[in-house]
Amino acid sequence: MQLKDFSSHKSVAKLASLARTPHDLTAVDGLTAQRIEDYAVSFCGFDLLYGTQRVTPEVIDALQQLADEAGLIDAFLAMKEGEVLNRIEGYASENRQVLHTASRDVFTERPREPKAAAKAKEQLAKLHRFLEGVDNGSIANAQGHLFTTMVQVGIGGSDLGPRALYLALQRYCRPGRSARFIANVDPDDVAAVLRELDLSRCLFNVVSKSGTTLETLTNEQLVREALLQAGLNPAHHMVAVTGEGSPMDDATKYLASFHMYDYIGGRYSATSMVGLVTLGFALGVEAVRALLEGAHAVDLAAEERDIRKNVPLLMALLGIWNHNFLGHATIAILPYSQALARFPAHLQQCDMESNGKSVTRQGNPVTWQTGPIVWGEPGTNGQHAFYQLIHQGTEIVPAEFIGFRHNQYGIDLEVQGTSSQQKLITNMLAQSLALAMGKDDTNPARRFAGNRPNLVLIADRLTPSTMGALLAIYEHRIAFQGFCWNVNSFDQEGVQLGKVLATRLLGLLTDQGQSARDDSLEKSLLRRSGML
Ligand SMILES: O=P(O)(O)OC[C@H]1O[C@H](O)[C@H](O)[C@@H](O)[C@@H]1O
Repeated sequence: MQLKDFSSHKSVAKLASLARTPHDLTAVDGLTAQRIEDYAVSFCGFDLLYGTQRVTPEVIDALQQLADEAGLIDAFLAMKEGEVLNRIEGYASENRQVLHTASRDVFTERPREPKAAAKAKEQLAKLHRFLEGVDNGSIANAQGHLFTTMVQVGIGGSDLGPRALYLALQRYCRPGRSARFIANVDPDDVAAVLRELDLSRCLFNVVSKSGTTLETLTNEQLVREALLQAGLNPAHHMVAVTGEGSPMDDATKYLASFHMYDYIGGRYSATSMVGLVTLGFALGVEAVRALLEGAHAVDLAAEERDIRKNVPLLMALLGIWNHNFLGHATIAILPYSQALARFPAHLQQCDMESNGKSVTRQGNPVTWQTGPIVWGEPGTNGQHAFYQLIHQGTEIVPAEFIGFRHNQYGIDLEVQGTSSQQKLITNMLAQSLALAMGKDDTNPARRFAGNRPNLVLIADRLTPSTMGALLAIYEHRIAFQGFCWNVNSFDQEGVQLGKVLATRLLGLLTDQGQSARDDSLEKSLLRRSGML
């Protein structure tokens, strides 16, 4: 699979010329009822409304041409079939397949990559056996009491996705079950979580793909120590998820060990054992199955070549239109669902670690913009915080609204004639319109320029299967953009340098600075910070 430079596609010149006069959403008839109908698509339980983007049929056609010229669907198919796409040609790189989709390709007789799908099934079967034991009490604490809480210890991809999914689906927890998360090497993160728990009823799930992450290994020791101090045997309270053959892959230290594989990137690992062990414990195996089914349905539907019918592909190209052609540097993910509170944080890693790159797959410097800055918080809270800048600031922030027609708990009340859910979703739709249309006013401080591109993704209810679909929509949006920019979206070299320097500084603390000259940069910094 040879991907070409973004700037080499004919459609790029066409789009650049179209971008000189983008659709004016503030004009008379700039945003009409017909436009809402015309720019809408239903996909795997979601409706995408994108009439509030600055596009015309001509722009969409040119974006389609870009998708075709850049071979985005072929690259996606090659990814799912196991081509080694995590590489930089001619340079040392991870040289791995990219097969997070195999972790949910477990429902058909003919998976796209049979070996990886078979391993996924093997791990799922192991998880089912383990959870059966936890349910029937054959796996219990020393007193024979059932476990009630699973604490996931991990960071980055071993925390953000699983935590976001757990919070999204907490409403479906099995009675008497819950999960907690410890990520930061800040000792207060561990202390604050542990002080709330009855350790004798807890299982600790230590998750690290590499098995070498400083934060996670340190926190594992803190947890072991806490268990010992409580008179408990760590080996009876700890499970592990790690890469096959990693330094953590030692079954004797854990009650159970699960594997993930080098072809699943940390930030794409939520539907592997990295996410499923804790989710399975808290929500049960049926919910896990529904989550995987939701994601798998999107994996299949995202093979569609027509961008008007393929939501992740369309979102990828609308993002490219806003970022590369209209020049908007960031995007805001704004879920109108409190359960999705940590979903923007997960997407932040998924997107920024994937597409925050400056060299092509051939190792050449890029001459076009790559990944945008991604951020966001749930609405309506955000409306009372940072929306001022989104409406009237000098930085235009394309917004992505995510909402659900029904709430999760079924508890709601009509106040002043409308339910809270109605208030929530009408606020979301109103924001979408306000950003697009703006408002003129004789008072300049009360003028809204409008033309702030945004889209709305709406589904019936946030369930395990909807969550799986939403996760996969974003994962593929990110991968399609990476293919289009011709970057390797699956490595993360950019996080190494800081780790190396931290190790050097820690070395100076342990030897009291003996290994460095007194006037060394590192020693001065430590001294001036009061650490040495
Ligand atoms: O799962 P682990 O190997 O412990 O890695 C945890 C995280 O650490 C790294 O710094 C990477 O940037 C992330 O992509 C990864 O998810």
